[in-house]
Amino acid sequence: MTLQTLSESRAHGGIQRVCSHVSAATGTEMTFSVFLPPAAQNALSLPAVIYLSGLTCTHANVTEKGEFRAACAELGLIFIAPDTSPRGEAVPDDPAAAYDFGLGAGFYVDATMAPYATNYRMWSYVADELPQLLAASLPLDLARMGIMGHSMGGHGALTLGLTYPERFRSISAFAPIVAPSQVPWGQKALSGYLGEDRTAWRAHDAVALVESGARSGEILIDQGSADAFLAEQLRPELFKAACDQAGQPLTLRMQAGYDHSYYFISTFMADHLAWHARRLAT
Ligand SMILES: N[C@@H](CCC(=O)N[C@@H](CSC=O)C(=O)NCC(=O)O)C(=O)O
Repeated sequence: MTLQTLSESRAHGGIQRVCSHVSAATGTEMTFSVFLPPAAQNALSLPAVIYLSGLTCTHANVTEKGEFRAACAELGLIFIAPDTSPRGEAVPDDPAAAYDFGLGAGFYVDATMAPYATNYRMWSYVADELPQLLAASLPLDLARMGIMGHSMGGHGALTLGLTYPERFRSISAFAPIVAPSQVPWGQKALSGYLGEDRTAWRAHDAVALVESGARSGEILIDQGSADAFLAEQLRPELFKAACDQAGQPLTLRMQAGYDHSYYFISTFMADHLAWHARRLAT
């Protein structure tokens, strides 16, 4: 697998790169960004956080608006931002070209339904292929990885982190979709990618996972109270209830007046990175 560097810029004493490669998981060319803190110049192995973006995003949204670099430089954290779906002429999209399914909306699952099953394999891409690819060429410690995300990406961070607690030792999310089986964005995505049998959805629903016994260390969630998607699509109270019932440690912080945007995310980004760094220190 050859990694191509599309751009490289010095930032906060480290290096911000955008790279592409042909993915075995998706069968397409995938683009991602990676920030290497100054410590990467000498260290043999550093902790890393994978950030999963939301609907309509590419790697670029958080790379340009997430304001993570100063904190990552100080904490010695590698920051990895993959795309949100496979892309390309041959990749099937939503038949109506809606923003909440298909291109830019892979929902971090391995699709089983035609015509999506061939390329929409973002679960395998994030859990397996991308970390392995990066560890082969960067000082990335695969035993010290965390996962975080926003909205659809928060859903991905929770489901991947709860499924692979040994692979993702810390989990946090901004305004995540916590119960895709119970909200319109999730119901559309899971039925389109996985079919109508709802038992298959449970592995990709954070509330259902916790109800079924999945566990991780303490999870951090920040949620803006002025988020336009809060009541219909996000519903953090469902995750809080499931975690309380199951004894899964959760810190859910309602942030007064914040919306769903990168103004909200960037405000609390450094906090989340410090949370991960503490848990990935050794
Ligand atoms: N109708 C909107 C919806 C898109 C949107 O708000 N996307 C969010 C993520 S939503 C959940 O996954 C986002 O991060 N947008 C990118 C950004 O830079 O803000 C639309 O089509 O704009």
